[in-house]
Amino acid sequence: MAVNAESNNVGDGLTLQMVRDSLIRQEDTIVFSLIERARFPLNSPAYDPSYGSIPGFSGSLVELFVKQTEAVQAKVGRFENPEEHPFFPDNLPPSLVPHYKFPEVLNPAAMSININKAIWDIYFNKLLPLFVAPGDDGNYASTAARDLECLQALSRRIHYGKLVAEVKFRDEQKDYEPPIRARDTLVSLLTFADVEEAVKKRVAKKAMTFGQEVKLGEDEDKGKYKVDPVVLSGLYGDWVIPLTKEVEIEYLLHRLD
Ligand SMILES: C=C(O[C@@H]1C=C(C(=O)O)C=C[C@H]1O)C(=O)O
Repeated sequence: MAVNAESNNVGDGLTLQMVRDSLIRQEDTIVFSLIERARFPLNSPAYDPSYGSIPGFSGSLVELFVKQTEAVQAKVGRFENPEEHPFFPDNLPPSLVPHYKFPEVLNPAAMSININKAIWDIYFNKLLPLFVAPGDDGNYASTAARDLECLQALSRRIHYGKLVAEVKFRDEQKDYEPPIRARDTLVSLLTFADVEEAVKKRVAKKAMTFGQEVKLGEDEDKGKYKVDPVVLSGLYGDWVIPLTKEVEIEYLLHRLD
């Protein structure tokens, strides 16, 4: 079965190229969602637990938004898909809709891997200040909605490392088994420096293409982008790719359990 272009679901006959094609497609979603978030300034009250002191809830506006949205999404089955990972997995309501039998590609150990806590911390503390302007325009609800889109797109991409690792393992099982058993370093085995370079270059190009000011006539504003392409490419190189590799390593370490 092929990677489904709409849902990104994968089945048997999975190849590294298919998984990489999906990662390339997911770049579009990530770049677009970051551009959409950058329409708003930082809006720090959305992240401040003391702002508004929400009745019956101890946390920030964005935490409230994400918890409530994830609860609704859980009820309609979002997290039944092994490619989706909640940010607040505790006490999520069960799905109310019929179960769809997603292809079982991954080793069951994959179920226990969820690095969304790290993704959350890095997104709010490291990434956001890099690509949004400082300031406060009061649009906290829209800001929180954009944040969740970014977080979910990043989380899906980073946890795709499980699939990347599974295919690499199947392709080169003989090479992977000894370091897994020895709990040895796997990072050099699964790193493809040329692919990483291509990813970073393509992300910069997408940031230029999707983030350009589109104007009619003479006054085209060449070289002005909604989000700095260098920043987006750096964000991939410094965070998205290393976190994907972290998921790959975590998955492989449990692959023979
Ligand atoms: C995802 C892969 O594994 C590693 C991580 C990459 C990434 O996150 O883009 C790219 C190349 C590899 O070093 C891959 O090989 O495609």
